[in-house]
Amino acid sequence: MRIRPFNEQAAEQADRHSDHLTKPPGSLGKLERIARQAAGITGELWPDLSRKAVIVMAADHGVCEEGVSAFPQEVTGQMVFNFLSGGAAVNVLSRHSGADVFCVDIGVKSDLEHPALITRKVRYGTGNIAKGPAMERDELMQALAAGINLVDELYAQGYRLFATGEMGIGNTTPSAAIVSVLAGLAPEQSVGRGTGINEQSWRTKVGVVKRAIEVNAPDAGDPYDVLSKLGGLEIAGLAGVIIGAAANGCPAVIDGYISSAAALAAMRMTERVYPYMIASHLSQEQGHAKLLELMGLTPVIHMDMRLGEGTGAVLCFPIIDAAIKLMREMATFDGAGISRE
Ligand SMILES: O=C(O)c1ccc[n+]([C@@H]2O[C@H](COP(=O)([O-])O)[C@@H](O)[C@H]2O)c1
Ligand SMILES: Cc1cc2nc[nH]c2cc1C
Repeated sequence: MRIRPFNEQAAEQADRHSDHLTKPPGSLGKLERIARQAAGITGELWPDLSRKAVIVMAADHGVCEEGVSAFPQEVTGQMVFNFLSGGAAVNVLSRHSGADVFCVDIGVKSDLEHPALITRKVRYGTGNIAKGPAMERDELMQALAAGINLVDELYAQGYRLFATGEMGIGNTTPSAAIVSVLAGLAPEQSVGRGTGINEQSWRTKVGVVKRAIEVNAPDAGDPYDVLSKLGGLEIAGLAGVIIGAAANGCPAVIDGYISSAAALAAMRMTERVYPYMIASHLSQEQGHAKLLELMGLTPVIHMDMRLGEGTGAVLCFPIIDAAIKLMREMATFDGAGISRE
């Protein structure tokens, strides 16, 4: 899998163009930085990113038996049908943003059937990470490949902008464990309230993350070891999506905490994915701000969201469109006859 290095020349050209537009230099803030990044990723000054996809990976988590979520595990599968019938928040925001939703069963515990469901089931949920590994190494490789291959297929269909989305009751627990090991955050910092657990369950969840790390003893220097032991089939699948987007020369728009844990793992697998990532929003989940800071990413929007599904990423699509449109359509100082020193 080859990932082209970021095209610094194209990015600099975007900066120069931006400075010729009828505005004080830098006055469009993050919009200018997004346009620069899009140019460096694609090699084009105003790339056509009109075909947009959000990939929602769904999976279940054995660790749910430890009481780490506010919701029952069967909600994962039930929400899959909600995505497929267009009723979830990510569907509404995707219609708003002109994106298509692709829902993938990469490891839901029950058998799901629907003509629009993309079935890439690696196994029926992960093992309970408080007691042992989430998955086998070859299962991790299957999940990664599923993400990479799906992006390849969508790229062939014309999609050029990708968002990561996920659904998995319990998945903030493996995310916290992965973040603790790969980013070195104490579980007290990496564990949040997820779907809305109380203080007492939060303490239980911190204990579960500590036990998961002790029991599995993952090698922090080996992201494959960390992901296979601490898991999340959807987290592994999304790491694949991010690598796949980069390999196809497309931006990967990262959603919230779970997606960012996947992005961190992808970054550790291959450093070259880094410039392809756009952090969409700052999740309310505890640990997200610190994680993005450690990854050197600045979120585009702050909306106090903590839903997942790719909602924050899809909500950023119109902003990315706007950034590119400004580059393409704004008048230059010379063209408009506006004076500057
Ligand atoms: O994206 C986020 O930052 C985010 C933060 C908290 C919860 N979620 C969603 O809520 C579910 C996980 O929460 P939990 O409490 O079951 O671990 C999962 O389906 C995620 O999509 C997502
Ligand atoms: C209803 C519901 C929808 C979700 N979407 C993402 N995570 C979710 C968790 C719940 C509980």
